[in-house]
Amino acid sequence: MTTTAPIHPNVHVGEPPALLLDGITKTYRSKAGAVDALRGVTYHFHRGSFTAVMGPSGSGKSTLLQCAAGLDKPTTGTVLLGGTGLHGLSEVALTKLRREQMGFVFQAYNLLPSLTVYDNVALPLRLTGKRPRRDEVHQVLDQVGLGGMARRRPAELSGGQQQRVAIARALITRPAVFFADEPTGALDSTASRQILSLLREATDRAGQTVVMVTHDPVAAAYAERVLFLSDGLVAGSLDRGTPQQIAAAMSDLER
Ligand SMILES: Nc1ncnc2c1ncn2[C@@H]1O[C@H](COP(=O)(O)OP(=O)(O)OP(=O)(O)O)[C@@H](O)[C@H]1O
Repeated sequence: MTTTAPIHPNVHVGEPPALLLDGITKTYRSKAGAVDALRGVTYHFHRGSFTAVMGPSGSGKSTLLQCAAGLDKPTTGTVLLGGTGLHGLSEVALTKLRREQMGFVFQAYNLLPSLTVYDNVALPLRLTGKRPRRDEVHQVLDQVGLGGMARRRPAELSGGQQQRVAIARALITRPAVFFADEPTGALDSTASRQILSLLREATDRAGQTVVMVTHDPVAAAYAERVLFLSDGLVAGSLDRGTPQQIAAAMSDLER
């Protein structure tokens, strides 16, 4: 595999990372035994970066995302979001941090079916106790190309449009970090391109940080760096790879 300059740890002097994973391990224990899903991952995600996380099935990608987003607790190690350690936070403080600083875009769009598009997008602000301004909600809907659809319900939209609502909902709080898990997994190539371009814009225009798990080399090529996981460890990275180069690196890993 083509790897870039040292990635352990990829420290940029003078600029604190948006998200720092320090020595993360995760062991799942069940009656069937213990599974070491992450075996010591240290990585800095810089502000304004777009990183794709790839690796064979079972290599720990979703576990990494869940731990980084505070949706699951690592067994050992530390996650810092903008300098705040997630481990020391109460559930209430963690929920607040998640609502204010993180955006989530998953394969299942997780929209509320009974709410209109407008109300789905406004919801995160309401949950943080803010009263959403109409122009603010319409501005993010315009940004994702859904200006005319505010009054529809999710079931009246295509899959790609629903995912754009999910992105608008994640954009409205202007989160520091977006976590995306297979955000284009259920979409055709045109809809996928729109979603990936929106994530790309979030980093390029607003300096937001995107961490995206994907199996798709074409999707991964929208990121400036692909981080490869193998068997719970960082196996390497590839900067500004083409889909072909990324696919070749994946095949090397799967050998
Ligand atoms: N809740 C759980 N309990 C037990 N084992 C788990 C649990 N969740 C994940 N695992 C195991 O941890 C390992 C990593 O899983 P994870 O879902 O993070 O991998 P992944 O790289 O995202 O896989 P995929 O590409 O197939 O989605 C796998 O061996 C998986 O079986």
